Amino acid sequence: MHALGNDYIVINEFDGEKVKNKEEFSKKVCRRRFSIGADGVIFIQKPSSNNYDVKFRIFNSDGSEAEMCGNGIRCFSKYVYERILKKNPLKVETKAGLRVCELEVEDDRVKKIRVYMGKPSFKCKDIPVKSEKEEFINERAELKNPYLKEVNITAVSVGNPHAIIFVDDLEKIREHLDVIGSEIENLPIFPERINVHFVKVLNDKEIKILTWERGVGYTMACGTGATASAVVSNRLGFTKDKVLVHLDGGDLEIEIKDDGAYMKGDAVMVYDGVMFREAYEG
Ligand SMILES: N[C@H](CCC[C@H](N)C(=O)O)C(=O)O
Repeated sequence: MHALGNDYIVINEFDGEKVKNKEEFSKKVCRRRFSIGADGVIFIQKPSSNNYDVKFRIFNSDGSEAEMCGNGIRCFSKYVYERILKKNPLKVETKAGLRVCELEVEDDRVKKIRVYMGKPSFKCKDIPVKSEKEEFINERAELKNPYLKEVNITAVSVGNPHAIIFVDDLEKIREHLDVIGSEIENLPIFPERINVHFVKVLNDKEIKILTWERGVGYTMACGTGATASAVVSNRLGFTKDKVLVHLDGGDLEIEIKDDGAYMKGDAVMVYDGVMFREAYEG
């Protein structure tokens, strides 16, 4: 499945057998050309308590497990509603806590999903960022790569960690995104690494972002990243509380309210019924 070109392999463990080594499995099946290929793997599981309807786990293509995934949870919700559990809204258990997915359904097909993305945190201890400061807002970071010597970073958590960097020219960054993104992702001040987003403010209601994801690299879209970018743009006064985020793969609507952030977008079932056994044991 994919959401704005951020593609995931979805495994139904809710009523299917469990994959034993999820880290190894994810690395193997995400490898483009050598296997099915994807930005990550999503597992649908039974929840740990009846406070939730279903449990969501997400592994990046490098095998690392993330706390949350905005594009992934839209794919997940579409799959769950159409094939497992006709519940709407869906109360989803994630490593980042409860996420609620409101589904727009037409002829029994999920078209759009509005996700409650939780309450963002700017606290260094929550993100995490190794700093004596309480928050990491517009802080200078020196870089060693030959293309970009320093950046101003604002760090925020939306369940998973994000480094937001405002620039005027995204295309200049895109030329060397692999080197620049990877260096920032792995800076020592980010003990759990970090997702990296370069943001161009278009006006007080729209931003455009270029994403380098922790554990993946360049992706065409990042739902938690779009949310994080909109939250930071709003906090710094560049945009209002409703932000249209333009990503390489398409657009996401982010709304910032007192109880937290909301993200709205679609999800697409590309191919179904592929038996993963061969890919894993092959
Ligand atoms: N790479 C992310 C997880 C996937 C997030 C992204 N695909 C989204 O749509 O939010 C991390 O390690 O935190």
